[in-house]
Amino acid sequence: MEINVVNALTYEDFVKLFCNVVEKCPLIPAAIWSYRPFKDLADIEAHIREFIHSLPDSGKEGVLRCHPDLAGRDTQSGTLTRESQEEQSQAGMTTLDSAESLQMYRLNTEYKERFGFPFVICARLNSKADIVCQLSERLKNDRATERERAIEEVTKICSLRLRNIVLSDIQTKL
Ligand SMILES: NC(=O)NC1=NC(=O)NC1=O
Repeated sequence: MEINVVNALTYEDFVKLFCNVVEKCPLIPAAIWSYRPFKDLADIEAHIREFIHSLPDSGKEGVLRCHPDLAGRDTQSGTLTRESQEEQSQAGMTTLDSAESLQMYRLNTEYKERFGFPFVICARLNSKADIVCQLSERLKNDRATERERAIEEVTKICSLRLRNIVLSDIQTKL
Protein backbone atom coordinates (compact mmCIF):
# COMPACT_ATOMS: atom_id res chain seq x y z
CA MET A 1 0.00 0.00 0.00
CA GLU A 2 1.39 3.40 -1.02
CA ILE A 3 2.08 5.86 1.80
CA ASN A 4 0.02 8.46 -0.10
CA VAL A 5 -3.00 6.13 0.30
CA VAL A 6 -2.42 6.18 4.06
CA ASN A 7 -2.02 9.96 4.00
CA ALA A 8 -5.30 10.35 2.13
CA LEU A 9 -7.31 8.34 4.68
CA THR A 10 -9.99 10.10 6.71
CA TYR A 11 -9.36 10.18 10.44
CA GLU A 12 -12.00 7.47 10.92
CA ASP A 13 -10.45 5.13 8.34
CA PHE A 14 -6.93 5.79 9.63
CA VAL A 15 -7.88 4.84 13.21
CA LYS A 16 -9.97 1.88 11.98
CA LEU A 17 -6.95 0.58 10.05
CA PHE A 18 -4.34 1.17 12.77
CA CYS A 19 -6.49 0.86 15.92
CA ASN A 20 -4.65 -2.21 17.25
CA VAL A 21 -1.05 -1.66 16.14
CA VAL A 22 -0.41 -1.20 19.86
CA GLU A 23 -2.61 -3.70 21.66
CA LYS A 24 -5.92 -2.10 22.73
CA CYS A 25 -4.46 1.42 22.49
CA PRO A 26 -6.45 3.22 19.74
CA LEU A 27 -5.47 6.51 21.40
CA ILE A 28 -2.02 6.13 19.82
CA PRO A 29 -3.06 6.15 16.12
CA ALA A 30 -5.71 8.75 17.04
CA ALA A 31 -2.90 10.96 18.36
CA ILE A 32 -0.31 10.44 15.61
CA TRP A 33 -2.86 11.16 12.87
CA SER A 34 -2.00 14.80 13.60
CA TYR A 35 1.46 14.25 12.09
CA ARG A 36 0.29 13.34 8.59
CA PRO A 37 1.39 13.44 5.83
CA PHE A 38 3.84 10.64 6.72
CA LYS A 39 7.00 10.26 4.64
CA ASP A 40 6.87 6.46 4.77
CA LEU A 41 6.15 3.51 7.07
CA ALA A 42 9.27 4.25 9.13
CA ASP A 43 7.92 7.75 9.76
CA ILE A 44 4.68 6.35 11.20
CA GLU A 45 6.71 3.97 13.39
CA ALA A 46 8.92 6.85 14.58
CA HIS A 47 5.91 8.95 15.63
CA ILE A 48 4.36 6.01 17.51
CA ARG A 49 7.68 5.30 19.25
CA GLU A 50 8.04 8.97 20.15
CA PHE A 51 4.49 9.13 21.53
CA ILE A 52 5.06 6.08 23.75
CA HIS A 53 8.51 7.22 24.95
CA SER A 54 7.11 10.64 25.86
CA LEU A 55 4.52 9.07 28.19
CA PRO A 56 5.12 9.28 31.95
CA ASP A 57 6.03 5.98 33.64
CA SER A 58 2.36 5.47 34.59
CA GLY A 59 1.37 5.88 30.93
CA LYS A 60 3.98 3.36 29.77
CA GLU A 61 2.78 0.92 32.42
CA GLY A 62 -0.77 1.52 31.22
CA VAL A 63 0.22 0.55 27.68
CA LEU A 64 1.84 -2.62 29.05
CA ARG A 65 -1.28 -3.46 31.08
CA CYS A 66 -3.33 -3.41 27.86
CA HIS A 67 -1.45 -6.52 26.72
CA PRO A 68 -2.90 -9.97 27.39
CA ASP A 69 -0.69 -12.45 29.24
CA LEU A 70 1.09 -14.98 27.06
CA ALA A 71 -0.80 -18.27 27.49
CA GLY A 72 -3.01 -16.49 29.99
CA ARG A 73 -6.76 -16.25 30.64
CA ASP A 74 -7.54 -14.62 27.29
CA THR A 75 -5.54 -17.27 25.46
CA GLN A 76 -7.36 -20.07 27.29
CA SER A 77 -10.80 -18.53 26.74
CA GLY A 78 -10.20 -17.54 23.11
CA THR A 79 -10.81 -13.84 23.81
CA LEU A 80 -7.53 -12.57 22.37
CA THR A 81 -7.58 -9.92 19.65
CA ARG A 82 -6.98 -11.29 16.14
CA GLU A 83 -3.40 -9.96 16.15
CA SER A 84 -2.57 -11.41 19.56
CA GLN A 85 -4.18 -14.73 18.67
CA GLU A 86 -1.96 -15.00 15.55
CA GLU A 87 1.16 -13.94 17.45
CA GLN A 88 0.60 -16.20 20.44
CA SER A 89 -0.27 -19.24 18.34
CA GLN A 90 2.79 -18.67 16.12
CA ALA A 91 4.97 -18.74 19.29
CA GLY A 92 3.35 -21.96 20.46
CA MET A 93 1.53 -20.29 23.35
CA THR A 94 -1.82 -21.81 22.41
CA THR A 95 -0.66 -25.44 22.46
CA LEU A 96 1.20 -25.70 25.77
CA ASP A 97 0.88 -28.90 27.78
CA SER A 98 -0.27 -28.68 31.40
CA ALA A 99 3.26 -28.45 32.83
CA GLU A 100 4.20 -25.65 30.40
CA SER A 101 0.93 -23.81 31.13
CA LEU A 102 1.59 -24.01 34.86
CA GLN A 103 5.16 -22.77 34.38
CA MET A 104 3.95 -19.76 32.30
CA TYR A 105 1.20 -19.03 34.85
CA ARG A 106 3.67 -19.09 37.74
CA LEU A 107 6.29 -16.95 35.95
CA ASN A 108 3.68 -14.43 34.70
CA THR A 109 2.23 -14.17 38.21
CA GLU A 110 5.64 -13.67 39.81
CA TYR A 111 6.50 -11.05 37.16
CA LYS A 112 3.24 -9.12 37.66
CA GLU A 113 3.63 -9.21 41.44
CA ARG A 114 7.17 -7.84 41.11
CA PHE A 115 6.58 -5.11 38.50
CA GLY A 116 2.87 -4.31 38.59
CA PHE A 117 2.47 -4.83 34.83
CA PRO A 118 2.44 -7.96 32.65
CA PHE A 119 5.43 -9.53 30.93
CA VAL A 120 5.42 -8.38 27.29
CA ILE A 121 7.59 -9.79 24.54
CA CYS A 122 7.29 -9.78 20.74
CA ALA A 123 6.00 -13.33 20.35
CA ARG A 124 6.62 -13.41 16.59
CA LEU A 125 10.36 -13.03 17.16
CA ASN A 126 10.65 -15.66 19.89
CA SER A 127 10.18 -19.40 20.29
CA LYS A 128 8.39 -20.92 23.27
CA ALA A 129 11.80 -21.65 24.85
CA ASP A 130 13.03 -18.08 24.21
CA ILE A 131 9.92 -16.70 25.93
CA VAL A 132 10.36 -18.81 29.06
CA CYS A 133 14.07 -17.94 29.16
CA GLN A 134 13.45 -14.20 28.68
CA LEU A 135 10.68 -14.19 31.30
CA SER A 136 12.98 -15.87 33.83
CA GLU A 137 15.91 -13.57 32.97
CA ARG A 138 13.97 -10.31 32.92
CA LEU A 139 12.47 -11.07 36.33
CA LYS A 140 15.90 -10.13 37.70
CA ASN A 141 15.72 -6.56 36.33
CA ASP A 142 14.83 -3.55 38.42
CA ARG A 143 11.47 -1.92 37.66
CA ALA A 144 12.75 1.05 35.62
CA THR A 145 15.01 -1.15 33.48
CA GLU A 146 12.24 -3.70 32.92
CA ARG A 147 9.65 -1.04 32.05
CA GLU A 148 11.89 0.25 29.26
CA ARG A 149 12.71 -3.27 28.14
CA ALA A 150 9.01 -4.19 27.93
CA ILE A 151 8.20 -0.98 26.02
CA GLU A 152 10.95 -1.93 23.55
CA GLU A 153 9.03 -5.17 22.94
CA VAL A 154 5.78 -3.21 22.45
CA THR A 155 7.45 -1.17 19.68
CA LYS A 156 8.67 -4.40 18.02
CA ILE A 157 5.14 -5.86 18.11
CA CYS A 158 3.82 -2.57 16.73
CA SER A 159 6.35 -2.51 13.86
CA LEU A 160 5.38 -6.01 12.75
CA ARG A 161 1.66 -5.21 12.98
CA LEU A 162 2.18 -1.97 11.01
CA ARG A 163 4.10 -3.80 8.28
CA ASN A 164 1.38 -6.42 8.08
CA ILE A 165 -1.19 -3.69 7.43
CA VAL A 166 0.77 -1.35 5.16
CA LEU A 167 2.35 -4.13 3.07
CA SER A 168 -1.00 -5.81 2.51
CA ASP A 169 -3.86 -4.53 0.40
CA ILE A 170 -5.57 -1.66 2.18
CA GLN A 171 -8.97 -2.36 0.61
CA THR A 172 -9.29 -5.66 2.47
CA LYS A 173 -8.73 -3.84 5.76
CA LEU A 174 -11.42 -1.14 5.63
N1 LIG B 1 2.17 -10.42 26.99
C1 LIG B 1 2.55 -10.45 25.70
O1 LIG B 1 3.73 -10.38 25.37
N2 LIG B 1 1.55 -10.58 24.76
C2 LIG B 1 1.82 -10.62 23.41
N3 LIG B 1 2.96 -10.50 22.77
C3 LIG B 1 2.72 -10.59 21.41
O2 LIG B 1 3.54 -10.55 20.52
N4 LIG B 1 1.39 -10.77 21.21
C4 LIG B 1 0.78 -10.81 22.43
O3 LIG B 1 -0.42 -11.00 22.72
